[in-house]
Amino acid sequence: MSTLVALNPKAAEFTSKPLKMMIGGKWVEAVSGKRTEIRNPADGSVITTAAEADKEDVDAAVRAARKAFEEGPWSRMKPNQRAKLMLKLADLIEENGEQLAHLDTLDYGQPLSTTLGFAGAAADNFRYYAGWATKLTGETHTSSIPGEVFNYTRREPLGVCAGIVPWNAPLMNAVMKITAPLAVGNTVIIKPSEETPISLLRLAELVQEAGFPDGVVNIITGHGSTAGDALASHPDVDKVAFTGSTAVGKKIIQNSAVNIKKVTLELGGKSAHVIFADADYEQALQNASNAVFWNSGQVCFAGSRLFVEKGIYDNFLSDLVEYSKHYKVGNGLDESSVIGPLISAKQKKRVLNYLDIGQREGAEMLIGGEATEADLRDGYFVKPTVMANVNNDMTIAQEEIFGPVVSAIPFEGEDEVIRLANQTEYGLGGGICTTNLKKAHKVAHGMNTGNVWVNTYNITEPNSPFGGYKQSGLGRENGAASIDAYTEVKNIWIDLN
Ligand SMILES: NC(=O)c1ccc[n+]([C@@H]2O[C@H](COP(=O)([O-])OP(=O)(O)OC[C@H]3O[C@@H](n4cnc5c(N)ncnc54)[C@H](O)[C@@H]3O)[C@@H](O)[C@H]2O)c1
Repeated sequence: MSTLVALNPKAAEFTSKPLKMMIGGKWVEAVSGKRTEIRNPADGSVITTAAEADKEDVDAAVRAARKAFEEGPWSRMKPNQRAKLMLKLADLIEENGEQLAHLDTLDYGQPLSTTLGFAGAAADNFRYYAGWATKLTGETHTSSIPGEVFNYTRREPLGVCAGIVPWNAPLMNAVMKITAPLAVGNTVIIKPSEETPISLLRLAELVQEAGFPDGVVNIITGHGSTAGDALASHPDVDKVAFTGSTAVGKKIIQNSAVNIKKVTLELGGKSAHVIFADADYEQALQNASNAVFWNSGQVCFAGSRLFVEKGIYDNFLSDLVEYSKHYKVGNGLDESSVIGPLISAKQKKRVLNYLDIGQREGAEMLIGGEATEADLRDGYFVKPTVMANVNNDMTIAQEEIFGPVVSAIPFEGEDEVIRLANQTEYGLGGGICTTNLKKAHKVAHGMNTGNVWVNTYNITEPNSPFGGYKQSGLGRENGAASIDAYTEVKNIWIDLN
C-alpha cells in the first residue's frame, strides 16, 4: 500500500473550482459553454473541468494577442523592462514551485521528484531568456556598391506566436513556447493538451501577478482537432511552435500554409541507446533504464531501442530485469514512487497492445506489463517492461510506444550499430555507453539524430539547442536557436551619398 503526501493546500484550492481560460487578461468560459473533464491518471478520478475552446474562442485569443502586439504597452516596452517582468515571473514560479509540481503530479501522474525538477527548470528557462531580451543584435555589412552605402540588419519580433503542447511534461513543454517569444517582444497563445491544462492555467495567474500587460500571454484550453486546428490554421497567427506526435506535426505543416506561418516542430522519436561491451557496466545499466523508464517512458527522446553488444547481451538483459524491479511503480504523490501512471486509459491500452504485437512478432517479454496490484488497478499503470529477442524491423522497434517499454536488440561492432540505429524514420536522440572515446565520437557522428548522450542520458539545457532530424522535427528550441526562430531579420541599405 502506498502512503501519499498531503496535496499542497494551494494546489487543492486551485483545482476545487472549474477552470477558465485566460484571453486578453480576462478569465473566460468557452463561448459554447462546453467543458472537458480532467482526470487523475493515478486513480481515474475527475480532478476538475476545463473550458473547451472552439474556433470563436481561438479568434478572440488571436484578436487579444494581436492588439497587445500592435497597440499595447508591450510593443513599446524597452528590452530591460521585458527582462524585468520575465525575471519577476521566474521568482514567482520558484516561490510557487511546490504548488505547480503538485498540480502537474495530480494532472499527469509523475512523481513529485520529477515535477519539482520541471518547476525549477521552468524558472531557469525564464531567467535564461530574460537575459536574451537585452542582448539582441544585428549585423553591419561591407558594401561594394559605388559611393557610400550603409547596410545593416535588425531583429524584429514575428507578432502573434502560437504554442501547441502535449501532456508528457505539461508545465515545461508550455514554458518552452513562452520564454523565447516573449524575450524578443512577441505575444503568445498557448494551447496545452486537453488532458493536462492545470499547471499552465496556474502559471497564467502568475503571469498576471508579475505584471505582464493584458493579451501578451493567452491560454486557451480545448481539443486538438477543434481548438488546436483553428489555431494552427488561423490566418492572423504568425508562427506556430508545436510539440507532439509526428502525425499531427504533418497536419500543422499543411495548416500553416494558409499564411506561410513560421513553424517549429518537436515530434516523436525511437531513439537508439547503444551499450558497448567495454562500457562501465553499472553506469550503463543505470543509463539504459533511466533513458527509457523515467517519466514512464513518455519522453520523445526515450532510449526505447536498446542495442547491446553481443558478448554481454544475455547478462546485461538479466541484470536490466533485476534493476527494473527496484523501480517502485505508484501514485506520484507517494514519495517512494519512481514510475507514475501513463496519462490515460487510452494510452495504457495502446502500450499494452504493443506488448501483444511484439510477442506475436516473436519478441519475449522478460518482465513488465500491466500493473495489477489492488492499489494501482484503477490507475493507468504499466510496469517497466523489457522485451528481448527483438530485431530492428519489428513493429515495437519501429513505432513510438511512449511507455516504459524497452526493446533490446543485439549487435556486433560500430558499423553495424550505426546502420541499425539509423534504420528508423525518426532522429531525435541517441545514447552511447563506452569507455572508448574514439568509438564514442565515431558512433555519435554516425547517428542521424539531433541529440546524442555519451555515458549519460536525458540531459537538456535552456542554452543548448534541442530538436530532431528526419521525422522527429523541424528547427530547434532552446539556446540562440529559439531566438532565431522567433525573430524576423530585416536588412536595411542606406545611401549615404
Ligand atoms: N520532440 C519533442 O520535443 C517532444 C516532446 C514531448 C512529446 N513529444 C511527442 O508528443 C507525442 C505525445 O503527445 P500527444 O499524444 O499529446 O501528441 P498529439 O500530437 O496527439 O497532441 C499534441 C498537442 O497537439 C494538439 N493537437 C492534436 N491534434 C491537433 C490538430 N489537428 N491540430 C492542432 N493541434 C492538435 C493536442 O490537443 C495537444 O495539445 C509523442 O509522439 C511524443 O514523442 C515530442
